[in-house]
Amino acid sequence: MLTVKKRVQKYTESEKETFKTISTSTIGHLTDFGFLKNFHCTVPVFKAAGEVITVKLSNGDGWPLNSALEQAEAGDILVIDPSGNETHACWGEFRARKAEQIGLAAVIVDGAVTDTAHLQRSAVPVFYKSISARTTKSLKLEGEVNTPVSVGGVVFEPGDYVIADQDGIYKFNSLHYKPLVETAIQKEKMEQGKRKIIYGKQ
Ligand SMILES: O=C([O-])CC(=O)C(=O)O
Ligand SMILES: [Mg+2]
Repeated sequence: MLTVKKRVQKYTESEKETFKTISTSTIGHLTDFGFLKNFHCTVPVFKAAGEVITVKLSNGDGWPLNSALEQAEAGDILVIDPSGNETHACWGEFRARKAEQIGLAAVIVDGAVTDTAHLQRSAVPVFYKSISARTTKSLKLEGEVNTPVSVGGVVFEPGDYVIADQDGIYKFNSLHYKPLVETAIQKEKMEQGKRKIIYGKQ
């Protein structure tokens, strides 16, 4: 059975615009929570941010990804929970091409990817755990789209907001993001001033 839930809005447009400007390493000075552990990225330097859409797979079945990609919108970050499967790659060239057409901001796979030559050139950065030549098949067993998932030690719900760059991946916590975001912005302003005064740079 495939369970598909609707999108959820957790943050205002202006809050999301503010989140986008913050670096993960600024947040890393302020909290240990909300960061994903031990992910590689297909591209070396970049900055991505977006609203989360989730998908949960089982038993090497890539079928629910079709539905997740139908739900996905430009600027989203697709978070894939393959239920511990690191053997069967669920993300490769053709998934990536679809994501490029949609304009996804990034993809996070708590498992394996394949077709890495394409992924390294793709406009959509992918965070992943491992590389495998063995791929998921369209088995039509079961799956979930836009339900809570646990990926990299962090719980993701639809509507969550993620910032990602070459230093890490961070998910804002809707329970107490306001003071954290305010402090982060002040810290970045302060660092900008310091850069200018001491090093004469912007
Ligand atoms: O089909 C898959 O599971 C992954 C893949 O090879 C592709 O997206 O091209
Ligand atoms: Mg392929």
